[in-house]
Amino acid sequence: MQFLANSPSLILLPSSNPKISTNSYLFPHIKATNHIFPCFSTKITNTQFNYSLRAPRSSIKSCNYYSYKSINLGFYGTENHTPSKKFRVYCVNSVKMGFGFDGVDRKKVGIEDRLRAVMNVDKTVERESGEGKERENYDAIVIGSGIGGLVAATQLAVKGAKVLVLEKYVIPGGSSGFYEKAGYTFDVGSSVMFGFSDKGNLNLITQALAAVGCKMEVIPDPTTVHFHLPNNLSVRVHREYSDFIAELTTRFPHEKDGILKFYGKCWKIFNALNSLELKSLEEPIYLFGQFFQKPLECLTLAYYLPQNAGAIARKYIKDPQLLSFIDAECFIVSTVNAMQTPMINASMVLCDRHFGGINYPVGGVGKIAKSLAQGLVDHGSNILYKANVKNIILEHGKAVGVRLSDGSEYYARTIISNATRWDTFGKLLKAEHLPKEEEDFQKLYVKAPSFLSIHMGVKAEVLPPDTDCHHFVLESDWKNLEEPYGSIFLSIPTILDSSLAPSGHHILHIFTTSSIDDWQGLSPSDYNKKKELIADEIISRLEKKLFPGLKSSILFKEVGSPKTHRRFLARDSGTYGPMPRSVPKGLLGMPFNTTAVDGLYCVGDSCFPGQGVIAVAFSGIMCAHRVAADIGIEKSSPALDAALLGLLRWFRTLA
Ligand SMILES: NC(=O)c1ccc[n+]([C@@H]2O[C@H](COP(=O)([O-])OP(=O)(O)OC[C@H]3O[C@@H](n4cnc5c(N)ncnc54)[C@H](O)[C@@H]3O)[C@@H](O)[C@H]2O)c1
Ligand SMILES: CC(C)=CCC/C(C)=C/C=C/C(C)=C/C=C/C(C)=C/C=C/C=C(C)/C=C/C=C(C)/C=C/C=C(\C)CCC=C(C)C
Repeated sequence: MQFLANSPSLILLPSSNPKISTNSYLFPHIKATNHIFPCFSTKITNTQFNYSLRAPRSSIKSCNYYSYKSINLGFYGTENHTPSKKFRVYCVNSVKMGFGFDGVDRKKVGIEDRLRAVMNVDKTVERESGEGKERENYDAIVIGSGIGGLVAATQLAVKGAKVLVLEKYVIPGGSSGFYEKAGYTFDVGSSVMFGFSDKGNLNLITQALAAVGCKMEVIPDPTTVHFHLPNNLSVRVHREYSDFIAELTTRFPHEKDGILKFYGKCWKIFNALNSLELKSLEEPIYLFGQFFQKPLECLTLAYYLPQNAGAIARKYIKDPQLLSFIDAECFIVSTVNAMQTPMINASMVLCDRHFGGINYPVGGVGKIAKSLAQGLVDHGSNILYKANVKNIILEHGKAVGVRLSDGSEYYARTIISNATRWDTFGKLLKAEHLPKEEEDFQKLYVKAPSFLSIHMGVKAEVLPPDTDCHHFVLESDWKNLEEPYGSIFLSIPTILDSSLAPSGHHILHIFTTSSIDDWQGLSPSDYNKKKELIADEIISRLEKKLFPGLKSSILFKEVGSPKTHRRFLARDSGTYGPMPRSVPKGLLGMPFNTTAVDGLYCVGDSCFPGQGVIAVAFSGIMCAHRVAADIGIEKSSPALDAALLGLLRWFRTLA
């Protein structure tokens, strides 16, 4: 432990029982009862925290900071460890320290990293500026901890890479985060979770969690969504495909054949997708391997790649109202109508809801990101909160690091941005760096509007018995589908998980599309008045359509505007994600993860295949695979890489 001699250090002393043995997994090099190991260069700003320090094979359960100087660690009771023994950890010296130690192997650096893990989601810990100036310590830095960023980071970590995630906010998850107020646990965004079953190859959320040793308890949703549409058209999307088809064909008996053919095509594509092992489509050894093993399935996907759901629906269906229903089916997952929704994406969501079903995580959607962040740390990588990346540092045209708003810099072999492409190439890189590929992306895709969202707690009795968890409401005119405030999304997650609200109460999360332009230039009081006014109108509409007495049942209400989304999710204009400027060629124009800047990758919803939690999880899996190949921890062939990347670039110009 020579390297410790001159380092700022923490001393770990058993507080009461001198015979207690240190966890040999978490601190493998520590054998004695008085322990010294490197200090993580943080300042603890709060005095009383409750940490969760769960390394996979560690028995440490909790870590409480009782004062600036001492920490108590509690232990799980396993065969090796007595429960609730305590160590006192003294912060001997809080001098800043960079990453990496000369002559120290990765395992030891990993120990320091795990200590950094105490900067867990429930705490406020500030970094000191100027730290971390050592070069190339990380294999990858991920900017942002949305599901896209976290999946990329965890996939890389389990492959053995050393990753640092830098998150601007105080918890992970971005749009899939959570917040707690007045006894309620609110999902920041939607509560409809695709890809969260235990079946097939497309359960990407389940797989991402399993990769880091997590399995979450879920509650099956019997109805994906209950549509309340013009002309009193009411359609429930039942979990069982046959029940859904029976309901839809009851509403449109004359279109039974068309309905079966359209949804049948979706199944053909879904089954092809579900037969593949999903990895980076930018990695030739994998891609050619899949073509070799599953030629028919790959050709099916290649055939449908440039097509949209609306055009295919029109081949089989003539009834305008049914076509509008399919528009609504697409709109709720893509914020655009069926003519603009890629057929592969439509197939994915229209079938997964019946194949694996929609499943809600016990404790709320926010637990997915929390578990991934914990899994990342358990695998020896890091996540820092309140770490606002201001710039990507380029050297000789290569992305080599990032600079934070406090001036500190971090360096890595690769940089992965989970910020939107508009933020990545408009803010994190200077405008003069906008590459041709990004110009092309911005010609094809625009920022989808943001949302006005209302989080409410209501008296449980206002909901009729058998109320479904998810609703989509478009009252009178199909033309309003894509208009701002035209349609209303409603999630009531407490229908599935009552633990999210105080007993006898329900959560209503109401959201509707809204553009940030509508909210600019208002004084603070006008801004607040406008939020209340629009929220009141939306609630009145729901009261009239679904829940009489809704207004008088409200116990808690908080309204977020597009500005709120911009502020808390760090998304340009608070956008929900990219949407095609006109009718796209399916997914053909959507960029993958590599960018024109050497060493810089993007992940998240401005990458293939676009918006959606499962979509960004796929983008994370693809990104990790491509990065792993580029840094030499997965197989790659530079000659084939150049050929495939060139070919894909050319394909995109056809979009
Ligand atoms: N808006 C919604 O209602 C909603 C709800 C649920 C899910 N979703 C889905 O989630 C998808 C987005 O997921 P995603 O993974 O692409 O990203 P995301 O927007 O959810 O997460 C990005 C994260 O990056 C962080 N970040 C951005 N810029 C940063 C910077 N400069 N420095 C440090 N951190 C920074 C943000 O704080 C955020 O946590 C959407 O497409 C949508 O489908 C949206
Ligand atoms: C390499 C080339 C060019 C060709 C080779 C051919 C080939 C092998 C192609 C392979 C293609 C693949 C593997 C494609 C994979 C595509 C996937 C996995 C697409 C997934 C899409 C998922 C989507 C779009 C999910 C969207 C979900 C959303 C947005 C959910 C949101 C939900 C709401 C907002 C809920 C609404 C809420 C209420 C309350 C109603």
